[in-house]
Amino acid sequence: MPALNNAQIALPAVRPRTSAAASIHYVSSAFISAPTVHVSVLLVFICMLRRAWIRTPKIRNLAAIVDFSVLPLGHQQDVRNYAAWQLFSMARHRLVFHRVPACIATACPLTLKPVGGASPDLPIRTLNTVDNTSTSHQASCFSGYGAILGGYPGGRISWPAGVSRGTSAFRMPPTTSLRGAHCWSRHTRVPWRKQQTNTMAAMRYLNAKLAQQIDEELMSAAGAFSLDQLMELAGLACAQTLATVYNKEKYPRVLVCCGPGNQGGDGLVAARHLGMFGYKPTIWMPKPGSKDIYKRLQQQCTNMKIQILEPSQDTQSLRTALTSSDVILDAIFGFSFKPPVRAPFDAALPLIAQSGLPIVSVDVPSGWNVDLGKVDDLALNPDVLVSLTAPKEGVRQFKGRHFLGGRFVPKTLEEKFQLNLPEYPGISQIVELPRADESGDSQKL
Ligand SMILES: NC(=O)C1=CN([C@@H]2O[C@H](COP(=O)(O)OP(=O)(O)OC[C@H]3O[C@@H](n4cnc5c(N)ncnc54)[C@H](OP(=O)(O)O)[C@@H]3O)[C@@H](O)[C@H]2O)[C@H](O)CC1
Ligand SMILES: [K+]
Repeated sequence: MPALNNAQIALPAVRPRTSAAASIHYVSSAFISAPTVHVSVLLVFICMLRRAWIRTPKIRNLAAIVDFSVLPLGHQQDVRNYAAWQLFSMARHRLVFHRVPACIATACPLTLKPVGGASPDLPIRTLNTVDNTSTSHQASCFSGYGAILGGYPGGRISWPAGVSRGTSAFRMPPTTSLRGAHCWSRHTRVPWRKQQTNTMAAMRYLNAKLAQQIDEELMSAAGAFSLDQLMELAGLACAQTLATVYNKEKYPRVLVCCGPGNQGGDGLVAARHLGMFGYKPTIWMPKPGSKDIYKRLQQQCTNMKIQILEPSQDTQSLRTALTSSDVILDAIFGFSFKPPVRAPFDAALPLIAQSGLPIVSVDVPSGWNVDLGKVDDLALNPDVLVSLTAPKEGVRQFKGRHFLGGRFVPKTLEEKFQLNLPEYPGISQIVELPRADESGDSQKL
Protein backbone atom coordinates (compact mmCIF):
# COMPACT_ATOMS: atom_id res chain seq x y z
CA MET A 1 0.00 0.00 0.00
CA PRO A 2 1.51 3.31 -0.96
CA ALA A 3 2.15 5.90 1.67
CA LEU A 4 1.05 9.30 0.51
CA ASN A 5 1.56 12.76 1.70
CA ASN A 6 -1.39 14.66 2.99
CA ALA A 7 -1.85 16.66 -0.14
CA GLN A 8 -2.53 13.85 -2.44
CA ILE A 9 -4.15 10.56 -2.64
CA ALA A 10 -2.87 8.04 -5.04
CA LEU A 11 -5.55 5.91 -6.40
CA PRO A 12 -4.41 3.22 -8.72
CA ALA A 13 -5.67 3.78 -12.22
CA VAL A 14 -7.37 0.48 -12.40
CA ARG A 15 -9.48 0.03 -15.46
CA PRO A 16 -12.59 -2.07 -15.45
CA ARG A 17 -11.74 -5.68 -15.72
CA THR A 18 -13.38 -7.67 -18.35
CA SER A 19 -11.62 -10.86 -17.56
CA ALA A 20 -13.54 -13.52 -15.80
CA ALA A 21 -10.42 -14.89 -14.31
CA ALA A 22 -10.17 -12.67 -11.30
CA SER A 23 -12.08 -13.54 -8.25
CA ILE A 24 -12.76 -11.26 -5.35
CA HIS A 25 -9.97 -8.98 -4.40
CA TYR A 26 -9.47 -5.54 -3.08
CA VAL A 27 -8.51 -2.91 -5.50
CA SER A 28 -7.93 0.02 -3.37
CA SER A 29 -6.57 0.92 -0.08
CA ALA A 30 -4.67 4.10 0.40
CA PHE A 31 -2.94 5.61 3.31
CA ILE A 32 -2.60 9.23 4.10
CA SER A 33 0.05 10.40 6.39
CA ALA A 34 -0.07 13.88 7.78
CA PRO A 35 3.16 15.24 9.12
CA THR A 36 1.56 17.54 11.64
CA VAL A 37 -1.32 15.43 12.64
CA HIS A 38 -1.31 12.01 14.07
CA VAL A 39 -1.06 9.56 11.24
CA SER A 40 -4.45 8.82 9.94
CA VAL A 41 -4.88 5.87 7.79
CA LEU A 42 -7.23 5.82 4.97
CA LEU A 43 -8.50 2.57 3.75
CA VAL A 44 -10.83 2.33 0.87
CA PHE A 45 -12.21 -1.01 0.39
CA ILE A 46 -13.49 -1.87 -2.94
CA CYS A 47 -14.30 -5.29 -3.90
CA MET A 48 -14.06 -6.15 -7.54
CA LEU A 49 -16.14 -9.03 -8.51
CA ARG A 50 -15.73 -11.01 -11.61
CA ARG A 51 -18.21 -9.96 -14.22
CA ALA A 52 -19.32 -13.45 -14.84
CA TRP A 53 -19.94 -13.91 -11.16
CA ILE A 54 -21.65 -10.62 -10.53
CA ARG A 55 -23.99 -11.18 -13.39
CA THR A 56 -25.35 -14.40 -12.16
CA PRO A 57 -28.95 -13.86 -11.01
CA LYS A 58 -27.98 -14.86 -7.53
CA ILE A 59 -26.14 -11.66 -6.79
CA ARG A 60 -27.26 -9.46 -9.60
CA ASN A 61 -28.66 -6.82 -7.30
CA LEU A 62 -25.71 -6.29 -5.16
CA ALA A 63 -25.51 -3.22 -3.04
CA ALA A 64 -22.47 -1.83 -1.46
CA ILE A 65 -22.39 0.32 1.59
CA VAL A 66 -19.27 2.34 1.69
CA ASP A 67 -18.41 3.97 4.96
CA PHE A 68 -16.93 7.36 4.39
CA SER A 69 -16.75 8.33 8.00
CA VAL A 70 -13.31 6.82 8.15
CA LEU A 71 -11.85 9.07 5.54
CA PRO A 72 -10.19 12.42 6.05
CA LEU A 73 -12.41 15.11 4.65
CA GLY A 74 -10.11 16.41 1.96
CA HIS A 75 -9.92 13.05 0.32
CA GLN A 76 -13.39 11.77 0.63
CA GLN A 77 -14.59 12.98 -2.69
CA ASP A 78 -11.76 11.40 -4.61
CA VAL A 79 -12.23 8.19 -2.81
CA ARG A 80 -15.91 8.25 -3.27
CA ASN A 81 -15.59 8.83 -6.95
CA TYR A 82 -13.03 6.18 -7.30
CA ALA A 83 -15.07 3.70 -5.33
CA ALA A 84 -18.13 4.43 -7.37
CA TRP A 85 -16.29 4.14 -10.62
CA GLN A 86 -14.85 0.83 -9.64
CA LEU A 87 -18.02 -0.57 -8.31
CA PHE A 88 -20.14 0.49 -11.18
CA SER A 89 -17.80 -0.20 -13.97
CA MET A 90 -16.95 -3.56 -12.62
CA ALA A 91 -20.09 -4.76 -11.08
CA ARG A 92 -22.89 -2.54 -12.27
CA HIS A 93 -24.67 -2.86 -9.03
CA ARG A 94 -26.16 -0.42 -6.67
CA LEU A 95 -24.18 1.57 -4.28
CA VAL A 96 -25.06 3.14 -1.00
CA PHE A 97 -22.75 5.65 0.47
CA HIS A 98 -22.71 5.49 4.19
CA ARG A 99 -22.13 8.49 6.40
CA VAL A 100 -21.12 10.83 3.68
CA PRO A 101 -20.57 14.26 5.19
CA ALA A 102 -23.02 16.83 3.96
CA CYS A 103 -20.30 18.88 2.33
CA ILE A 104 -19.34 15.98 0.14
CA ALA A 105 -22.87 15.02 -0.67
CA THR A 106 -23.63 18.57 -1.65
CA ALA A 107 -20.49 19.05 -3.65
CA CYS A 108 -20.90 15.80 -5.44
CA PRO A 109 -24.58 14.99 -5.34
CA LEU A 110 -25.56 12.31 -7.75
CA THR A 111 -23.07 12.62 -10.49
CA LEU A 112 -19.67 11.08 -10.53
CA LYS A 113 -16.47 12.15 -12.08
CA PRO A 114 -14.44 9.05 -11.55
CA VAL A 115 -10.74 9.21 -11.14
CA GLY A 116 -9.15 8.13 -14.36
CA GLY A 117 -12.25 6.94 -16.10
CA ALA A 118 -15.40 7.95 -17.88
CA SER A 119 -18.34 8.77 -15.69
CA PRO A 120 -20.65 5.83 -15.42
CA ASP A 121 -24.23 6.78 -15.98
CA LEU A 122 -25.69 4.62 -13.29
CA PRO A 123 -28.09 5.08 -10.39
CA ILE A 124 -26.56 6.21 -7.17
CA ARG A 125 -28.07 6.67 -3.80
CA THR A 126 -26.18 8.87 -1.48
CA LEU A 127 -26.64 8.54 2.18
CA ASN A 128 -26.45 12.12 3.18
CA THR A 129 -26.47 11.57 6.84
CA VAL A 130 -24.43 10.52 9.75
CA ASP A 131 -26.71 8.54 11.96
CA ASN A 132 -27.65 4.93 12.26
CA THR A 133 -31.31 5.57 11.90
CA SER A 134 -30.98 6.99 8.47
CA THR A 135 -28.57 4.31 7.56
CA SER A 136 -31.22 1.80 8.20
CA HIS A 137 -33.67 3.83 6.23
CA GLN A 138 -31.41 3.97 3.26
CA ALA A 139 -30.65 0.33 3.60
CA SER A 140 -34.35 -0.29 3.46
CA CYS A 141 -34.41 1.18 0.01
CA PHE A 142 -32.13 -1.61 -0.94
CA SER A 143 -33.91 -4.41 0.80
CA GLY A 144 -33.30 -7.54 -1.09
CA TYR A 145 -29.97 -6.42 -2.34
CA GLY A 146 -27.11 -6.35 -0.09
CA ALA A 147 -23.49 -6.59 0.34
CA ILE A 148 -21.27 -4.49 2.44
CA LEU A 149 -17.80 -3.69 1.54
CA GLY A 150 -15.82 -2.34 4.36
CA GLY A 151 -12.49 -0.97 5.31
CA TYR A 152 -11.36 0.85 8.38
CA PRO A 153 -8.52 2.96 9.56
CA GLY A 154 -5.43 1.63 11.12
CA GLY A 155 -5.25 -1.32 8.83
CA ARG A 156 -7.85 -3.15 10.82
CA ILE A 157 -10.88 -4.44 9.10
CA SER A 158 -14.03 -5.17 10.96
CA TRP A 159 -16.63 -6.94 9.02
CA PRO A 160 -20.32 -7.01 9.65
CA ALA A 161 -21.51 -9.81 11.83
CA GLY A 162 -21.41 -13.04 9.95
CA VAL A 163 -18.94 -11.85 7.40
CA SER A 164 -15.36 -12.83 7.66
CA ARG A 165 -12.38 -11.19 6.13
CA GLY A 166 -11.89 -12.45 2.67
CA THR A 167 -15.56 -12.95 2.12
CA SER A 168 -15.67 -9.35 1.04
CA ALA A 169 -19.24 -9.48 -0.07
CA PHE A 170 -22.27 -11.08 1.35
CA ARG A 171 -25.89 -11.16 0.75
CA MET A 172 -28.36 -9.85 3.26
CA PRO A 173 -31.78 -11.40 3.16
CA PRO A 174 -34.40 -8.72 2.45
CA THR A 175 -35.88 -8.83 5.89
CA THR A 176 -32.62 -8.44 7.68
CA SER A 177 -30.88 -5.94 5.51
CA LEU A 178 -31.51 -3.21 8.03
CA ARG A 179 -30.33 -5.24 10.90
CA GLY A 180 -27.29 -5.95 8.84
CA ALA A 181 -26.60 -2.30 8.48
CA HIS A 182 -27.04 -1.77 12.17
CA CYS A 183 -24.92 -4.72 13.12
CA TRP A 184 -22.24 -3.40 10.93
CA SER A 185 -22.28 -0.08 12.64
CA ARG A 186 -22.38 -1.56 16.06
CA HIS A 187 -19.69 -4.11 15.58
CA THR A 188 -17.33 -1.93 13.72
CA ARG A 189 -14.33 -0.99 15.79
CA VAL A 190 -13.34 2.41 14.60
CA PRO A 191 -10.50 3.66 16.79
CA TRP A 192 -11.88 7.14 17.15
CA ARG A 193 -15.42 6.09 17.40
CA LYS A 194 -15.72 7.57 20.88
CA GLN A 195 -15.27 10.99 19.38
CA GLN A 196 -18.20 10.27 17.14
CA THR A 197 -20.67 9.46 19.86
CA ASN A 198 -23.21 11.97 18.67
CA THR A 199 -23.16 10.88 15.10
CA MET A 200 -23.46 7.25 16.02
CA ALA A 201 -26.20 7.58 18.63
CA ALA A 202 -29.80 7.00 17.78
CA MET A 203 -32.28 9.81 17.52
CA ARG A 204 -33.99 10.74 20.74
CA TYR A 205 -37.72 10.36 21.21
CA LEU A 206 -39.38 12.93 23.45
CA ASN A 207 -42.02 12.48 26.07
CA ALA A 208 -44.67 15.19 26.35
CA LYS A 209 -42.91 16.93 29.22
CA LEU A 210 -39.60 17.13 27.42
CA ALA A 211 -41.26 18.29 24.19
CA GLN A 212 -42.85 21.15 26.09
CA GLN A 213 -39.57 21.96 27.81
CA ILE A 214 -37.73 22.16 24.50
CA ASP A 215 -40.50 24.26 23.02
CA GLU A 216 -40.21 26.69 25.92
CA GLU A 217 -36.45 26.78 25.66
CA LEU A 218 -36.62 27.64 21.96
CA MET A 219 -38.78 30.63 22.82
CA SER A 220 -36.86 31.64 25.93
CA ALA A 221 -34.44 34.55 26.02
CA ALA A 222 -31.64 32.08 25.34
CA GLY A 223 -33.44 30.36 22.47
CA ALA A 224 -34.52 33.72 21.06
CA PHE A 225 -37.20 32.41 18.74
CA SER A 226 -40.71 33.80 18.50
CA LEU A 227 -43.73 31.53 18.19
CA ASP A 228 -44.45 32.93 14.73
CA GLN A 229 -41.07 31.85 13.49
CA LEU A 230 -41.32 28.31 14.80
CA MET A 231 -44.87 27.92 13.59
CA GLU A 232 -43.95 29.14 10.16
CA LEU A 233 -41.22 26.55 9.78
CA ALA A 234 -43.35 23.84 11.36
CA GLY A 235 -46.25 24.59 9.02
CA LEU A 236 -43.98 24.75 6.01
CA ALA A 237 -42.61 21.31 6.92
CA CYS A 238 -46.16 19.96 7.16
CA ALA A 239 -47.06 21.37 3.75
CA GLN A 240 -43.86 20.00 2.27
CA THR A 241 -44.54 16.56 3.70
CA LEU A 242 -48.04 16.43 2.31
CA ALA A 243 -46.86 17.66 -1.07
CA THR A 244 -44.05 15.09 -1.08
CA VAL A 245 -46.39 12.17 -0.59
CA TYR A 246 -49.60 13.39 -2.25
CA ASN A 247 -49.12 15.27 -5.47
CA LYS A 248 -51.44 18.12 -6.34
CA GLU A 249 -52.55 16.60 -9.63
CA LYS A 250 -54.09 13.59 -7.93
CA TYR A 251 -54.83 15.08 -4.50
CA PRO A 252 -55.60 18.76 -5.08
CA ARG A 253 -58.25 19.23 -2.38
CA VAL A 254 -56.73 19.23 1.09
CA LEU A 255 -58.92 19.42 4.15
CA VAL A 256 -56.82 21.02 6.87
CA CYS A 257 -58.27 20.14 10.27
CA CYS A 258 -57.04 22.52 12.94
CA GLY A 259 -57.21 22.22 16.72
CA PRO A 260 -57.39 25.02 19.30
CA GLY A 261 -53.70 25.04 20.23
CA ASN A 262 -50.45 25.84 18.50
CA GLN A 263 -50.82 22.82 16.31
CA GLY A 264 -53.89 24.45 14.85
CA GLY A 265 -51.57 27.35 14.01
CA ASP A 266 -49.21 24.95 12.22
CA GLY A 267 -52.24 23.82 10.23
CA LEU A 268 -53.10 27.38 9.19
CA VAL A 269 -49.53 28.01 8.07
CA ALA A 270 -49.51 24.71 6.19
CA ALA A 271 -52.79 25.59 4.48
CA ARG A 272 -51.29 28.85 3.27
CA HIS A 273 -48.20 27.14 1.89
CA LEU A 274 -50.29 24.42 0.27
CA GLY A 275 -52.24 27.20 -1.42
CA MET A 276 -48.95 28.64 -2.62
CA PHE A 277 -47.94 25.21 -3.89
CA GLY A 278 -51.09 25.01 -6.03
CA TYR A 279 -53.33 22.86 -3.84
CA LYS A 280 -56.92 23.81 -2.95
CA PRO A 281 -57.02 23.74 0.84
CA THR A 282 -60.13 24.10 2.98
CA ILE A 283 -59.80 24.79 6.69
CA TRP A 284 -61.94 23.21 9.36
CA MET A 285 -61.20 24.86 12.69
CA PRO A 286 -64.18 24.41 15.02
CA LYS A 287 -62.56 26.13 18.04
CA PRO A 288 -60.23 28.85 16.80
CA GLY A 289 -57.74 29.89 19.44
CA SER A 290 -58.25 33.37 20.82
CA LYS A 291 -54.62 34.48 20.48
CA ASP A 292 -53.83 37.22 18.01
CA ILE A 293 -51.53 34.90 16.09
CA TYR A 294 -54.42 32.64 15.05
CA LYS A 295 -56.41 35.62 13.84
CA ARG A 296 -53.51 36.81 11.73
CA LEU A 297 -52.87 33.37 10.32
CA GLN A 298 -56.53 33.04 9.41
CA GLN A 299 -56.49 36.43 7.75
CA GLN A 300 -53.45 35.36 5.72
CA CYS A 301 -55.39 32.32 4.55
CA THR A 302 -58.41 34.40 3.66
CA ASN A 303 -56.12 36.63 1.64
CA MET A 304 -55.05 33.52 -0.24
CA LYS A 305 -58.74 32.81 -0.99
CA ILE A 306 -58.59 29.69 1.13
CA GLN A 307 -62.00 28.67 2.41
CA ILE A 308 -62.34 28.60 6.20
CA LEU A 309 -65.42 26.72 7.36
CA GLU A 310 -67.60 28.52 9.89
CA PRO A 311 -66.56 27.45 13.43
CA SER A 312 -69.22 25.25 14.90
CA GLN A 313 -69.67 22.61 17.56
CA ASP A 314 -71.64 20.43 15.22
CA THR A 315 -69.86 18.37 12.64
CA GLN A 316 -72.13 18.92 9.64
CA SER A 317 -69.69 21.20 7.81
CA LEU A 318 -66.94 18.66 8.41
CA ARG A 319 -69.07 15.85 6.97
CA THR A 320 -69.73 17.88 3.84
CA ALA A 321 -66.10 18.92 3.47
CA LEU A 322 -64.92 15.34 3.78
CA THR A 323 -66.98 14.36 0.75
CA SER A 324 -65.17 16.88 -1.40
CA SER A 325 -61.59 16.36 -0.25
CA ASP A 326 -58.75 14.19 -1.48
CA VAL A 327 -56.46 14.20 1.52
CA ILE A 328 -56.58 15.38 5.14
CA LEU A 329 -54.00 17.28 7.11
CA ASP A 330 -54.57 16.45 10.77
CA ALA A 331 -53.39 19.48 12.75
CA ILE A 332 -55.80 18.93 15.62
CA PHE A 333 -53.79 17.86 18.68
CA GLY A 334 -50.09 17.95 19.31
CA PHE A 335 -47.89 17.31 22.29
CA SER A 336 -50.26 19.06 24.75
CA PHE A 337 -53.15 16.68 24.11
CA LYS A 338 -54.60 15.22 27.31
CA PRO A 339 -56.94 12.28 26.86
CA PRO A 340 -59.80 11.59 26.68
CA VAL A 341 -60.92 13.42 23.56
CA ARG A 342 -63.53 16.09 24.29
CA ALA A 343 -66.23 17.72 22.14
CA PRO A 344 -66.41 18.61 19.36
CA PHE A 345 -63.40 16.51 18.44
CA ASP A 346 -64.81 13.31 19.93
CA ALA A 347 -67.42 13.34 17.17
CA ALA A 348 -65.03 14.61 14.51
CA LEU A 349 -62.23 12.07 14.83
CA PRO A 350 -64.40 9.07 13.89
CA LEU A 351 -65.75 10.96 10.87
CA ILE A 352 -62.23 11.73 9.72
CA ALA A 353 -61.08 8.17 10.34
CA GLN A 354 -64.05 6.67 8.51
CA SER A 355 -63.77 8.99 5.51
CA GLY A 356 -61.27 6.63 3.94
CA LEU A 357 -59.18 9.60 2.85
CA PRO A 358 -55.42 9.53 3.30
CA ILE A 359 -54.35 11.35 6.43
CA VAL A 360 -51.17 13.26 7.13
CA SER A 361 -50.83 13.89 10.86
CA VAL A 362 -48.82 16.65 12.43
CA ASP A 363 -46.45 15.81 15.30
CA VAL A 364 -48.67 13.18 16.93
CA PRO A 365 -51.66 11.49 15.30
CA SER A 366 -54.69 13.12 16.90
CA GLY A 367 -56.13 11.08 19.72
CA TRP A 368 -52.85 9.25 20.39
CA ASN A 369 -51.39 9.52 23.83
CA VAL A 370 -48.20 11.52 23.39
CA ASP A 371 -46.22 9.14 25.59
CA LEU A 372 -48.03 5.85 25.16
CA GLY A 373 -49.22 5.85 21.58
CA LYS A 374 -52.52 4.65 20.19
CA VAL A 375 -54.49 3.53 23.20
CA ASP A 376 -57.85 5.08 22.35
CA ASP A 377 -60.25 3.73 19.73
CA LEU A 378 -61.14 7.26 18.70
CA ALA A 379 -57.56 7.97 17.65
CA LEU A 380 -56.72 8.51 14.01
CA ASN A 381 -54.68 6.04 12.04
CA PRO A 382 -52.76 8.25 9.61
CA ASP A 383 -50.78 7.15 6.59
CA VAL A 384 -48.12 9.78 7.04
CA LEU A 385 -46.72 11.54 10.09
CA VAL A 386 -44.57 14.62 10.29
CA SER A 387 -42.91 14.87 13.68
CA LEU A 388 -41.73 18.31 14.69
CA THR A 389 -38.41 19.02 16.41
CA ALA A 390 -38.02 15.31 17.32
CA PRO A 391 -40.42 12.37 17.33
CA LYS A 392 -42.51 11.76 20.41
CA GLU A 393 -42.41 8.60 22.51
CA GLY A 394 -45.91 7.61 21.53
CA VAL A 395 -45.13 7.34 17.81
CA ARG A 396 -42.35 4.79 18.08
CA GLN A 397 -44.62 2.17 16.64
CA PHE A 398 -46.15 4.35 13.94
CA LYS A 399 -46.13 2.20 10.84
CA GLY A 400 -46.66 4.68 8.01
CA ARG A 401 -44.28 7.06 6.30
CA HIS A 402 -42.61 9.15 8.93
CA PHE A 403 -40.98 12.51 8.32
CA LEU A 404 -39.19 14.88 10.63
CA GLY A 405 -39.69 18.62 10.27
CA GLY A 406 -39.07 21.75 12.27
CA ARG A 407 -35.67 22.56 10.91
CA PHE A 408 -35.06 25.23 13.48
CA VAL A 409 -33.34 23.36 16.27
CA PRO A 410 -30.02 25.08 16.94
CA LYS A 411 -26.90 23.01 17.51
CA THR A 412 -26.61 24.11 21.13
CA LEU A 413 -30.07 22.88 21.94
CA GLU A 414 -29.63 19.67 19.97
CA GLU A 415 -26.51 18.93 21.98
CA LYS A 416 -28.00 19.95 25.30
CA PHE A 417 -30.92 17.57 24.89
CA GLN A 418 -28.90 14.94 23.01
CA LEU A 419 -31.45 14.86 20.24
CA ASN A 420 -29.13 13.26 17.67
CA LEU A 421 -31.26 14.52 14.85
CA PRO A 422 -30.70 13.18 11.36
CA GLU A 423 -29.28 15.53 8.82
CA TYR A 424 -31.81 17.27 6.63
CA PRO A 425 -31.07 16.76 2.96
CA GLY A 426 -30.00 19.85 1.07
CA ILE A 427 -32.45 22.70 1.45
CA SER A 428 -35.43 20.56 2.43
CA GLN A 429 -37.55 21.30 5.49
CA ILE A 430 -38.13 17.62 6.08
CA VAL A 431 -36.22 14.38 6.30
CA GLU A 432 -37.84 10.99 6.03
CA LEU A 433 -37.26 8.60 8.92
CA PRO A 434 -37.19 4.82 8.81
CA ARG A 435 -40.46 3.04 9.34
CA ALA A 436 -41.03 1.54 12.78
CA ASP A 437 -40.32 -2.02 11.73
CA GLU A 438 -37.13 -0.94 10.02
CA SER A 439 -35.50 1.10 12.71
CA GLY A 440 -33.12 -0.38 15.12
CA ASP A 441 -32.74 0.47 18.72
CA SER A 442 -33.39 4.06 19.62
CA GLN A 443 -32.60 5.88 22.73
CA LYS A 444 -35.22 5.86 25.44
CA LEU A 445 -34.54 8.76 27.72
N1 LIG B 1 -41.07 23.18 19.20
C1 LIG B 1 -41.97 22.61 18.46
O1 LIG B 1 -41.87 21.45 18.16
C2 LIG B 1 -43.09 23.41 18.02
C3 LIG B 1 -44.27 22.78 17.77
N2 LIG B 1 -45.40 23.45 17.49
C4 LIG B 1 -46.67 22.81 17.44
O2 LIG B 1 -47.34 23.08 18.64
C5 LIG B 1 -47.88 21.88 19.16
C6 LIG B 1 -48.08 21.98 20.61
O3 LIG B 1 -48.88 23.11 20.80
P1 LIG B 1 -49.74 23.34 22.12
O4 LIG B 1 -50.45 24.60 21.97
O5 LIG B 1 -48.87 23.20 23.29
O6 LIG B 1 -50.74 22.12 22.16
P2 LIG B 1 -51.70 21.43 21.12
O7 LIG B 1 -51.63 22.03 19.79
O8 LIG B 1 -51.41 20.01 21.27
O9 LIG B 1 -53.17 21.79 21.63
C7 LIG B 1 -53.49 21.84 22.98
C8 LIG B 1 -54.96 22.24 23.09
O10 LIG B 1 -55.75 21.18 22.65
C9 LIG B 1 -56.89 21.10 23.46
N3 LIG B 1 -56.98 19.78 24.03
C10 LIG B 1 -56.05 19.11 24.72
N4 LIG B 1 -56.50 17.92 25.07
C11 LIG B 1 -57.75 17.83 24.60
C12 LIG B 1 -58.76 16.84 24.65
N5 LIG B 1 -58.58 15.70 25.28
N6 LIG B 1 -59.92 17.07 24.06
C13 LIG B 1 -60.17 18.23 23.42
N7 LIG B 1 -59.27 19.23 23.36
C14 LIG B 1 -58.08 19.03 23.93
C15 LIG B 1 -56.74 22.12 24.56
O11 LIG B 1 -57.48 23.24 24.20
P3 LIG B 1 -58.69 23.76 25.14
O12 LIG B 1 -59.16 24.97 24.47
O13 LIG B 1 -59.70 22.65 25.16
O14 LIG B 1 -58.08 23.96 26.47
C16 LIG B 1 -55.30 22.50 24.53
O15 LIG B 1 -55.08 23.84 24.82
C17 LIG B 1 -46.93 20.83 18.73
O16 LIG B 1 -47.46 19.53 18.78
C18 LIG B 1 -46.61 21.29 17.33
O17 LIG B 1 -47.58 20.84 16.43
C19 LIG B 1 -45.35 24.92 17.29
O18 LIG B 1 -46.16 25.33 16.29
C20 LIG B 1 -43.96 25.37 16.92
C21 LIG B 1 -42.93 24.87 17.88
K1 LIG C 1 -52.03 15.84 15.08
